[in-house]
Amino acid sequence: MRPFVFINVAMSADGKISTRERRQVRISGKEDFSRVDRIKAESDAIMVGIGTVLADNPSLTVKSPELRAERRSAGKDEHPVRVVVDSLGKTPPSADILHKGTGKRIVAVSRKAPLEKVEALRKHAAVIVAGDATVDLAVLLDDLYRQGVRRLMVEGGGTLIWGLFAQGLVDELQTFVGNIVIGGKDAPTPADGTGFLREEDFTRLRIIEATRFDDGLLIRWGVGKR
Ligand SMILES: NC(=O)C1=CN([C@@H]2O[C@H](COP(=O)(O)OP(=O)(O)OC[C@H]3O[C@@H](n4cnc5c(N)ncnc54)[C@H](O)[C@@H]3O)[C@@H](O)[C@H]2O)C=CC1
Ligand SMILES: Nc1nc(O)c(N)c(N[C@@H]2O[C@H](COP(=O)(O)O)[C@@H](O)[C@H]2O)n1
Repeated sequence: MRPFVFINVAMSADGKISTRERRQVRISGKEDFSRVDRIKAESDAIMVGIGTVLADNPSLTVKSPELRAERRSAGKDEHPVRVVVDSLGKTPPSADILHKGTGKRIVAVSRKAPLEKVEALRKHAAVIVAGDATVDLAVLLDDLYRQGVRRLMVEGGGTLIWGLFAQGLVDELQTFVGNIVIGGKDAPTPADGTGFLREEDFTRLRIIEATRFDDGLLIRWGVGKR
């Protein structure tokens, strides 16, 4: 069993999620950031790849005091469990994700991660070892489910999102398309990695909802026909 997995990503009108230097950019507007905070508060866990931790140093905390209070009154931690997918244990022990806000953190590493890095991370987070050279995402999701995670939000980046699509581990994709053009053939996109080659392998989506706000468009896509 695995959690319901949904991806939330903000991209430019030309389909980029950052610059070619992988510098964090503001694509969402105020309204979209509030929506992101709400869907984060509604999730049991929120997951990013190590590329995002190194590029953005996110905390992935719930920002609204009201939403945190709602979580507390429902008997939950103020923030969802923060999960980093990090094959080689490269998460800096000083990273905001390990320190900002109360609650549980999990770093998922592969068996290739150096022991001393894993031990250093264990001081701040629970460590899950899954996979030989890269993190086995199916095993990780199974483990998260066993730990009570039923609704998992994935914030990126493009490599992790690709890994999840490639293995058929995504239920929903929420894309905010902002009114900017970033450009650059090497700028990251919502699904990077190697990409599918054969049309029969492409992930098929259906539109659940399309809403205009913040001078952009939010599209919620369901995976598969259903
Ligand atoms: N606009 C937006 O909504 C967002 C933009 N970003 C941007 O994305 C960029 C970072 O993305 P990436 O460099 O692609 O890094 P990423 O955050 O996708 O992390 C990729 C890393 O995850 C690890 N990993 C371990 N096992 C894996 C597996 N089975 N499949 C896939 N990855 C696995 C690998 O070490 C891999 O290098 C930054 O520029 C950041 O600003 C990130 C999140 C959201
Ligand atoms: N939804 C969205 N819109 C944008 O314009 C963005 N740049 C991002 N980036 C993501 O938000 C994370 C920051 O989280 P914290 O504020 O530190 O909690 C960042 O790492 C990206 O995942 N998202």
